[in-house]
Amino acid sequence: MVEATFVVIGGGIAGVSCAEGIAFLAPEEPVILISASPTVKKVTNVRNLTKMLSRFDVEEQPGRKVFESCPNVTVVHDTVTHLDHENNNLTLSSGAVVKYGKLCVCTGARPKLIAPDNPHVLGIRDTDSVVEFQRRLSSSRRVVVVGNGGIATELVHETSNVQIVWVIKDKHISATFVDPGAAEFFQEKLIKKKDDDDSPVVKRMKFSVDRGATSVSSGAALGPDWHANVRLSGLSTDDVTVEKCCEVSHVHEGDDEWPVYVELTNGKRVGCDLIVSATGVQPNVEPFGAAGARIADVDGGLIVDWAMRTTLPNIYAAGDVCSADWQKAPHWFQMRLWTQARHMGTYAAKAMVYDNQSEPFLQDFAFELFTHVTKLFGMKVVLLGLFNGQTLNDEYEILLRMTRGQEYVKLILKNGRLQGAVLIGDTDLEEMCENLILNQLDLTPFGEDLLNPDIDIEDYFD
Ligand SMILES: Cc1cc2nc3c(=O)[nH]c(=O)nc-3n(C[C@H](O)[C@H](O)[C@H](O)COP(=O)(O)OP(=O)(O)OC[C@H]3O[C@@H](n4cnc5c(N)ncnc54)[C@H](O)[C@@H]3O)c2cc1C
Ligand SMILES: NC(=O)C1=CN([C@@H]2O[C@H](COP(=O)(O)OP(=O)(O)OC[C@H]3O[C@@H](n4cnc5c(N)ncnc54)[C@H](O)[C@@H]3O)[C@@H](O)[C@H]2O)C=CC1
Repeated sequence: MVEATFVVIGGGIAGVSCAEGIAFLAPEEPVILISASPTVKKVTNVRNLTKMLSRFDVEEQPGRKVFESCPNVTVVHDTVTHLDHENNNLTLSSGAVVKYGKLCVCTGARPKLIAPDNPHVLGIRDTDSVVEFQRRLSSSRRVVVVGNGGIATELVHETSNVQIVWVIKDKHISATFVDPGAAEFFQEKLIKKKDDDDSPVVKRMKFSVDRGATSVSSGAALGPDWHANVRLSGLSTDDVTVEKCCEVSHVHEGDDEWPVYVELTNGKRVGCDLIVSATGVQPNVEPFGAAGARIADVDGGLIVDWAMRTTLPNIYAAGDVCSADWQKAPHWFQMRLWTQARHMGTYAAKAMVYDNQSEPFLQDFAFELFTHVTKLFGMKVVLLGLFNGQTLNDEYEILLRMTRGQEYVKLILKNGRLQGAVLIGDTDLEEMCENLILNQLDLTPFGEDLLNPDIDIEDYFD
């Protein structure tokens, strides 16, 4: 049996950030990081765009290399199969037993597939799944993409030379991140220009609305720009058909023409070579749920309180595996994103080191405001606060400014105070919006001038 004061499970962003945090705060204490994946994720090149909004790169490296400057951290490549929380023991698939003082579970999540046992259905999570997708795509004429979140949006934009049938439950594309107005703005962007390709490829979009209808992998989730160095190309010509307001009702066996067919709830039957199920994630909670940790009904994550504590003693959780169950700040909510995985991992380290000590600690400022910066259809997208009016029950006003093909700015106001913002393009408004959401200044006197491009509104707030 091996033993450590602190044990962290998971070599993704949450687990590595947690182990790094503990190594910094308690350099004398032994730390063991157990990861089912042979490499672990290292956050590098952090760029702060505002106080709370940051961008970073993620590199996959051997565990020993990532922790070479943290001599108290040992990395074990193995899978945790059993938790005995009464005796503070973990059993690994090799049969080894690890005893912990405090444990942080950062086991991430896996794709929640529509037909998990069907060999024609693929999910995207880690490097291996991308390689598999690339291999299958190269011999595909038509792919059905199911889902309307981050992965589906990226795939539709990044793949070429293939017919795509994009099946979405909603009335507009990319609904996880944007409203119908921004989705319309993006539709033009499907005339895509890849950074590495000077010749624009025109994507033809056909829309079809049904008005009546309202492989488990062990690697860590991919990092930013995961598709930048991967050629995702099929055997046909570009063509995207969006099937709105519908779902896949059945997956049928193929015939001489197509290897597999999907039947949609709008009554259509579509033959294809491959189905990508980009339909969200399912937290990897198995050994911990079986040991009695409470699981959230809403998303299947391990319930954690404000200090990232699960319901089992001395066991914390962070990142995609956990479900935040505390009285949240008005402008923050959980989304399974790498910035949140990083903040949660780092903060869990603080909680593990300082919990039960006489000195009280406060919750991290990162949980005051939801922030996310990403790229959709090749454009910078910044999402702040209640960017989609979340929790406001439709009681809000919208201020909108749009320049076709260049920028889309949407501000969400309630009682004259800024609650959230969607900033697409190089708007340079992120700092101002972040401050206005945090300080809740009454903006009524500015009216629509808030977005008047001829007025430098930031002068008012200096
Ligand atoms: C294709 C794709 C694109 C994405 N794009 C973005 C984006 O643009 N912006 C953004 O913010 N987020 C994005 N995300 C989400 C982001 O990657 C995740 O939220 C984040 O990486 C989660 O980190 P994590 O450490 O919690 O989990 P993971 O990265 O899943 O790591 C979990 C780790 O736990 C290990 N593990 C699991 N079970 C066990 C076990 N029983 N024993 C031992 N080890 C175990 C795994 O091997 C892995 O090392 C994307 C995700 C995907 C899949
Ligand atoms: N740019 C970014 O920020 C990106 C973030 N991610 C993150 O990676 C994770 C996985 O991404 P996604 O799979 O895109 O998850 P997601 O949670 O973002 O989106 C899931 C989508 O699938 C749809 N869906 C769910 N069940 C369905 C069903 N049975 N039939 C049809 N549609 C269904 C939902 O309506 C939703 O549109 C998420 O945590 C996501 O936030 C992924 C890619 C890019």
